[in-house]
Amino acid sequence: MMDYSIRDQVAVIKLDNPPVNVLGSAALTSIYDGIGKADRDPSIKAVVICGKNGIFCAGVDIKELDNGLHAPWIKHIGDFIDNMKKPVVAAIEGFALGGGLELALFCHYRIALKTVRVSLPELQLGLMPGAGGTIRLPRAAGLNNAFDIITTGNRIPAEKAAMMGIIDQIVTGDIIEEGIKFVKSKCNIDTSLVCLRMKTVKYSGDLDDISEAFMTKVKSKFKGAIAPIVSILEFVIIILDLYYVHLQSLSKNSPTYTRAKGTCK
Ligand SMILES: C[C@H](O)[C@H](C)C(=O)SCCNC(=O)CCNC(=O)[C@H](O)C(C)(C)COP(=O)([O-])OP(=O)([O-])OC[C@H]1O[C@@H](n2cnc3c(N)ncnc32)[C@H](O)[C@@H]1OP(=O)([O-])[O-]
Repeated sequence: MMDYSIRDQVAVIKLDNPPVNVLGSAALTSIYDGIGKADRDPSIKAVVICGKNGIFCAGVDIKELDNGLHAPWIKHIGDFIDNMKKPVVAAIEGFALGGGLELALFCHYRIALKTVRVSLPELQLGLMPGAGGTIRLPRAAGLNNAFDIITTGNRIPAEKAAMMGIIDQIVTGDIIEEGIKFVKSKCNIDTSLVCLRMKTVKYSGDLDDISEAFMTKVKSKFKGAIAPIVSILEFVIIILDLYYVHLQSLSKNSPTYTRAKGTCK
């Protein structure tokens, strides 16, 4: 399920669940154990998460979803990495889909080969991203890009994902070597400054329009499932937070502020 090795004081955690490295409970547990082992080892300065078979990860094991995947395990990995002082980079080849992209978004950084594709296809399956994608993707790529990616499930090429802010660097050559080189260059950076959960969300356009369009798309495709109701709310909460900040920025005598104040008794 996971291959743990050490190279040049960097722990390399390689997902190994052929053919496409899906995340079942066993795989998630082994990743969680690997991350904890690297964090506790004083000789380890940083961590690379990558995949075997030329693929990063095709997401959560859909076959396990039906019998209640231990989804909280996924969130525990994200929460753990958020609090790590050692930098963690996702070194992506092939594709990172669904929970695979969410796993990469748990990491402080993401590098990818040019041929990589990333997506959050869950809504096309009648699900919602259930591992923090609706929290971290807007912080990485902005609200508008996150809206498009979540509601369409489109596969985004690496270079476009880099322009959006999802990928930090496009690399060529051996992805593990590149991952080790990249993450070693980040060892002196305070990880709390690059943790996606702490980033502000950029957006353009009218928040009312965005939230209305989001709920319309979700209602038309979401069939209900584990946890993701929370994911929908997390995305809406981001919009509400932005709306509050927007309201605060308005002059107190503007008609929009007065109207909004009037409705927020
Ligand atoms: C929490 C989180 O937010 C949420 C909840 C989630 O993460 S939900 C999950 C989101 N992820 C997806 O929707 C990705 C779906 N998969 C694909 O798009 C494609 O598979 C592929 C990755 C682009 C590879 O295509 P391929 O043509 O090279 O090979 P294949 O023949 O299709 O697949 C090869 C084998 O892998 C199996 N497989 C692929 N993806 C799988 C998955 N996610 N779960 C379980 N099995 C999967 C597939 O059934 C087949 O098995 P078998 O039939 O040989 O026994």
